[in-house]
Amino acid sequence: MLKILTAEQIRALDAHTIMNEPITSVDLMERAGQAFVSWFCRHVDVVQTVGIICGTGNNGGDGLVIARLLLTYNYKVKVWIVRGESKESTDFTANLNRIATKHLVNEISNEQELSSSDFTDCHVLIDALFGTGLSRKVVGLQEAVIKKMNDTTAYKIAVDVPSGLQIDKPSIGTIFKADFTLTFQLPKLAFLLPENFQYVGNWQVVRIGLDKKFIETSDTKHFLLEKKDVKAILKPRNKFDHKGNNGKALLIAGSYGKMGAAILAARAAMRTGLGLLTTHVPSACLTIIQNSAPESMASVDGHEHYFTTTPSCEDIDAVGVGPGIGLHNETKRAFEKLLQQSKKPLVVDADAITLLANHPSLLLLLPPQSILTPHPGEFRRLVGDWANDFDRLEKQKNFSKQIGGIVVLKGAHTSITSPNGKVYFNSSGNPGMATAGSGDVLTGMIMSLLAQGYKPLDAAIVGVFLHGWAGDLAVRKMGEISLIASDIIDFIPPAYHDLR
Ligand SMILES: NC(=O)C1=CN([C@@H]2O[C@H](COP(=O)(O)OP(=O)(O)OC[C@H]3O[C@@H](n4cnc5c(N)ncnc54)[C@H](O)[C@@H]3O)[C@@H](O)[C@H]2O)[C@@H](O)CC1
Ligand SMILES: Nc1ncnc2c1ncn2[C@@H]1O[C@H](COP(=O)(O)OP(=O)(O)O)[C@@H](O)[C@H]1O
Ligand SMILES: [K+]
Repeated sequence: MLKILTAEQIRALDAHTIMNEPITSVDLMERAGQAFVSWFCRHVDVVQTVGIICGTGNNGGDGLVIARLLLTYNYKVKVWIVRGESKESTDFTANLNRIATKHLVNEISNEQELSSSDFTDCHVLIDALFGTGLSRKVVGLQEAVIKKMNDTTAYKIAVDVPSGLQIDKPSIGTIFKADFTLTFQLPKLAFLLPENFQYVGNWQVVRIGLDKKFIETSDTKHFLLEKKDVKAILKPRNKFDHKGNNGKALLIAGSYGKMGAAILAARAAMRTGLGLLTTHVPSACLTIIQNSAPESMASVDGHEHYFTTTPSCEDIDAVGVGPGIGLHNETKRAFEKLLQQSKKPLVVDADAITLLANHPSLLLLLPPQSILTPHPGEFRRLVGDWANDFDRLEKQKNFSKQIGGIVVLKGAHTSITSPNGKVYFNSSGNPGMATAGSGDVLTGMIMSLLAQGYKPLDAAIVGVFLHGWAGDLAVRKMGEISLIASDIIDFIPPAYHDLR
């Protein structure tokens, strides 16, 4: 699990590393520059002209290291130093002195020098204006520089952080629009929020050897999931296992015309390792579920077309409810009865979430540790609108606390919140999964894991990561455009295999 620290904690981490590790700050900057260049050389052709725009702080110092190293690799490099009111940092000055080819370094200290600076012949622009030291909105000359960079057609790469972006709070003003950000040591909270994609682009972490112990002891509520975290949670099968002890789940899903949701969730649940599944369906839909998910038993509703009669949950380890059930009054009443009789945590998705939003008194009936899996539209119905994505995250944490349960807010970096305020962001998955039914697959998977005895938070973590991982394997074969929800199910087996 990678910790996500604030800008202040990162400053303390840098300072602590320099104090306690056998490395000077200028050598640490060299390491950061080397890490960047090693990535860069693997991705950018040497025939490209590279423009590097540097501030005069340590981010600018990184830019100067990068310039010096890229020259040794025969890239055509141009450097611009943007002078503001702040003084040069010591390590910036040291690296400026190390550049032998001074004629490649241009200064921008006023509007005139800016207008005569031509970025347009650069194929790639590297932004090293500001990093984590940004302390206020960017204005004046620096703002004009960022706008000019943004206006070029060059491929844009940010060093550590796109200039102008606050990493731990909402940003205001002009921000560099990177196609790619290579960030040092740890992911940054702002990178995980959809509103910042336009600035951060795709991103990757490169390690530069900042103090591990300091990171371990740093206090944070935000984490990015890694494969090894999920691997550590996975339960093995035992030789004498039988279907009865691999979990019994009840899935309440589907209605007339929306049986796909039930089929996808049921098939995903079985592929995720469930022992026994009962799918509760409207009577007219019995044949459909029996034909399409033969591993599942069926429980038949009193109504032909939608969910109206609550099946018994006795002897059931986990219940998943919601995909495709619709919003009829009788469905609401049957859902209410389900909540009243449930003692174990439920997995609540889709229409069942909308029922909770439409009838907030139902929230009080949710068994503790239940898992809600809204997409942003469903989440908005539950909590109202948000001012920005940081606000959305606060609302998610508060809502988890309010219901005493787990909220899985779905998206490119699905966030999982628990009542104690901790947030786990997912790192698997891809845009090919933005397709009808992929959420139903996730519901089946999480329900399956919950029934198999995973603790609710673990079931959410494993389910979300495995779902994304299966999607990542599927996309290699199917491609982003053609991937469909059933493909995610087909790739659960190799995803499990990879994780083990
Ligand atoms: N030892 C370290 O501290 C390391 C730092 N590294 C780099 O250093 C960066 C952080 O460096 P710094 O702390 O020097 O910060 P920055 O380089 O981000 O910039 C800070 C400077 O800009 C000024 N400033 C802040 N906001 C401004 C604004 N809106 N308008 C105008 N001026 C503004 C500050 O007063 C300060 O002088 C990291 O992002 C990373 O790139 C790396 O070299 C790794 C090692
Ligand atoms: N751009 C994306 N990158 C990664 N995962 C995505 C992306 N878009 C959607 N997903 C995943 O696909 C699923 C979509 O769920 P949902 O919106 O409920 O779809 P549906 O209701 O059609 O089943 C979620 O698990 C989400 O995290
Ligand atoms: K930068």
